[in-house]
Amino acid sequence: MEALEPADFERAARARLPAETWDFVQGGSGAERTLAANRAQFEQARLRPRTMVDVSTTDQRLTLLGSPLSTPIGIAPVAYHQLFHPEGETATARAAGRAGALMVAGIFASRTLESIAEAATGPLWLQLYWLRRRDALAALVERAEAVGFRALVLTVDAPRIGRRLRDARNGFAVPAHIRAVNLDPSLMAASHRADAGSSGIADHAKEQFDPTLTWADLAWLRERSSLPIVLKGILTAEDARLAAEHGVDAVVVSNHGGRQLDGALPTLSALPEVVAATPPDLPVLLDGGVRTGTDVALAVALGARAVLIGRPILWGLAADGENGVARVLDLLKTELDDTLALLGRPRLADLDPTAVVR
Ligand SMILES: Cc1cc2nc3c(=O)[nH]c(=O)nc-3n(C[C@H](O)[C@H](O)[C@H](O)COP(=O)(O)O)c2cc1C
Ligand SMILES: O=C(O)C(=O)c1ccccc1
Repeated sequence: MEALEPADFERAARARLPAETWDFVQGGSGAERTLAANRAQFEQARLRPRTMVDVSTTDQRLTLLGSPLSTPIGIAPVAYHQLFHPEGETATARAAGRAGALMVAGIFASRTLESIAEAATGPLWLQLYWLRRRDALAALVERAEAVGFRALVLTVDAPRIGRRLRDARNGFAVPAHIRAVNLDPSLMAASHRADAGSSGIADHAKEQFDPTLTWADLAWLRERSSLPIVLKGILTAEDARLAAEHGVDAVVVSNHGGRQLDGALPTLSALPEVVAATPPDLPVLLDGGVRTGTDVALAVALGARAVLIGRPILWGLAADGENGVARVLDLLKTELDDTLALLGRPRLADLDPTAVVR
């Protein structure tokens, strides 16, 4: 049967992936309250359609940090794409290029930055965690810039990994043949074994993530790269203001897909305060629970310049590699296009808070 919505890929992916990999993808932290809340906010929101507007052409193009994009729908950074398909990130990057969509590659990518850049035909950003091994981070940043990555995305909601009970119960560890090839193997050993009551991911993060990160450290990153810096994991007006004061180039409103602080507010609820606290020229992106074109329109109407998609991309990748990811992006773009037309707001710039029921 032909896939008509991203959820069709969810079923296909579940059937193909080992149960513990499925739990790793779908799961959140704690009681998974934030994971559920991200979706609940989108499901409860309602749009206010305007009529008799010429919608013969709709347009979802934009420019983000200087890069032209065909759609505000981008790919969120996710570790180890080879867990989902043998080609891993290069398949995802080719699909992003076909869709004219942004791809944010993860610091724990299972393919080299060089091979991802070679596969890509559109803009690439690189996500970073603040590693204790600052020398490894510095080397990575230099390489990323050299091969054409266009921004650095520092994830700031993970000083440690949230308590992910599914992974702990499963003793989830990344299979030995799938590696974070952009980092020194000596940094990565812990991801590949799980101690009792823990997961390889959590153990590894405990060893490698530097929880002393503060705002003053942004200067270190600025010194080492001329690339724009994006902070991922902002949920409050206070942090949005600090981000602007520290000269950050964009922020991503994110709770890490409900995988970090359980009980944190859902991203659609956080978006208005973050937008209100940032200057108009500072792009605000959002991720977490975006599953349909309607969700994209809601986020853009409430002030997001673009959205990032996490799990549905992995469903597409697991189901059918590059073609699966391309199809997921294509479905979401088509849904957004329909939404813009039926909402009587044919361009992204026409979406403002009056499109949403308060
Ligand atoms: C399996 C998986 C791995 C992830 N790995 C990373 C990562 O390495 N770095 C990061 O910043 N975010 C990571 N995330 C979070 C995503 O970037 C994103 O914030 C989240 O998935 C968005 O929510 P959604 O899945 O509901 O779309 C991961 C998410 C998942 C599901
Ligand atoms: O960020 C995550 O959600 C995640 O699952 C992860 C994966 C590998 C290393 C660190 C975090």
